[in-house]
Formats: sequence, C-alpha cells, structure tokens
Amino acid sequence: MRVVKTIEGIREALSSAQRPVGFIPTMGSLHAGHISLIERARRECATVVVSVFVNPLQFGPTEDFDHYPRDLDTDARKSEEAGTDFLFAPATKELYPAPPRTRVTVSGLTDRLCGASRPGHFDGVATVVNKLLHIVSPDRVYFGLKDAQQLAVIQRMTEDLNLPVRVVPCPTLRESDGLAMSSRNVYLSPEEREQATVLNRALSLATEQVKTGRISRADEAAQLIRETIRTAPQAEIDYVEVLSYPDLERVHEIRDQQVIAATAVRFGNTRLIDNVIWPGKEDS
Ligand SMILES: Nc1ncnc2c1ncn2[C@@H]1O[C@H](COP(=O)(O)OP(=O)(O)OP(=O)(O)O)[C@@H](O)[C@H]1O
Ligand SMILES: CC(C)(CO)[C@@H](O)C(=O)[O-]
Ligand code: BAL
Repeated sequence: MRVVKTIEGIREALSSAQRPVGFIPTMGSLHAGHISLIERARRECATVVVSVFVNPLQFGPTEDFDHYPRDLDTDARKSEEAGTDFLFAPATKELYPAPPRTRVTVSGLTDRLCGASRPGHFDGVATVVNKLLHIVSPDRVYFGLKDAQQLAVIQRMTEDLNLPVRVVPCPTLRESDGLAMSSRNVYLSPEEREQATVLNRALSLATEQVKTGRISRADEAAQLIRETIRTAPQAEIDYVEVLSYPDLERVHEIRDQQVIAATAVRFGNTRLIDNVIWPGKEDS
C-alpha cells in the first residue's frame, strides 16, 4: 500500500491503475465498519483507494473538528491489512489552499434530520465528496448506511450531476451489544456507552412491531422509538423521524413505501446517529 498526500501524486498513481477502481472516503479513525467497506471494495475492484480527510467544511463552529480523533499511522496499518492499494491522506491546505467559494448543495434532502441540526453540514459533505470523486475518478464509491441521509444526498448528487460513478450502499456494522460502530463512540464515558445501546434497542423494538403489524403508522413508530430512548436517563433526543427513503418525505402508512426510522441522540457531549430501513410492501 502507498500513502499519498498530494492531489498530483494520487492522480499520477491512479493514471495507470487497473480498473475498476473502488473508493472509500473516510474521516479516518478507522473501525470495523470502515474495514467492511474496504473489504467489499477489495472483493469487487482491481484497485482500492481509501481517503482519510477530516473535512473542516462539514463541521459547524461549535462542533468537534478540533477534537475529532486522528491517528494516521494506525489508519494506514488497518487499511493495508484490509487490502487497500492507495491511502490518500491530504493535508487541509492541499484540498483547500484557499477558503473555497464554491459549495455543492443538494436541496430538499438536506434541510431535515441531521441537516436541520447541523446547518451547512451536507453542503460541506457534498462539496468534499465531489472534489474527491474528481481527484480519484473511481468506478465505484462505497458508503455506509449508518449515515443513510449522507448516502441519499451523495446518490442524488451523482445522479443530478451525471458523475460517472456507481454509489454502493453498505450495511451498518454493530458492536456485539447492537451499538452502531462510529468513530465518535470513543468519546463516550462507560456509563454513556452502556446507555447508548438504547438506540438500537428502540429501533429493533419498532422493527418488530412493524413486522408483526402491531404498528402501521409512521407517527406511532416514531413515538415508540422516542419513548424507548427516553428510558435511558442520559439520552437527550435531537430527532426521531420516520420518513420515506431515499426521498426523506413525510409518510403516513409505513407499508406504502420504503421508509427510514432515523434518530440522533446526545449522550453528554457526544451526538450519535442510527437508523433502520423498512422495505415497504414489495419486499416484506
Ligand atoms: N458502523 C458502520 N458500518 C458501516 N459503515 C460505516 C459505519 N460507520 C461509518 N461507516 C461509513 O464509513 C464511511 C466513513 O465514515 P466516517 O469516517 O464518518 O466514520 P464514522 O464512524 O461514521 O464517524 P463519525 O463518528 O464521525 O460519524 C461512511 O460512508 C460511513 O457511513
Ligand atoms: C463522506 C465523508 C468522508 C466526507 O467528508 C464523511 O462525511 C464521512 O466520513 O462519512
Ligand atoms: N459520518 C459523517 C461525518 C460527520 O459526522 O461529520
């Protein structure tokens, strides 16, 4: 595996790379969730590229950009073990030599859920992913369903802008107690870590009630998820919503279409997200 820090360097390295090229954009601090994306790309592609870049453009002024966990040496070791060919790890100045005046905005999808709590976040994500796609020119790009709104935004951006890349959604990897793996889990105190399992428990309970037909309406499902999360004393709900997926529109009946039950919850200073997608009548 080669670690490349410049745009020119990665373009040059990939100019003669075997296709298909698979690409996994990350903010580093790699865990088994990231590794599952890399391993999938390894199975499906001749060349695998991972980027590690903590993108300042997607953090709000009071968010954790400065404290976000960074450890490039460990990330390099883990990516290499998972079969990465090139690790692209540019410095901030390399991607943004001057403050960028351009933003990519995917309207509609980005004003709700995490977009409502983190204004400008998805413009920052769409802008950097657009830049990275232009730099790496992959055939396939891999995104985790843990960040389901991000995936919907990127999918729509690539369609709207005719970007020649296939977006590959990948399932959420979880700890043995159900907590979705996330780089931010390291912020949790032991007590918060224990309580954070309530997210998956709430979503699983609602899934069961929907599957057995005891719940059929979106508002009932959201209410059950809220009530369950409130049983954890340190949980502070940012949002719980049940919307169509990937369009993220209000729905009444769950079984009419594919829907997402999505939640963001704070435990102390740590904000965690999780979701489950219910397939609607075709697949159930
Ligand atoms: N548990 C997981 N399972 C599968 N994919 C994941 C998981 N966690 C993150 N990913 C995916 O890895 C990619 C990079 O995500 P990122 O580096 O932000 O990691 P993260 O753990 O989500 O970090 P954060 O805590 O900042 O949200 C994204 O496509 C994301 O959806
Ligand atoms: C896609 C991404 C790498 C863009 O900075 C980031 O939002 C992430 O890690 O999910
Ligand atoms: N995993 C999405 C990146 C972020 O939270 O900023």
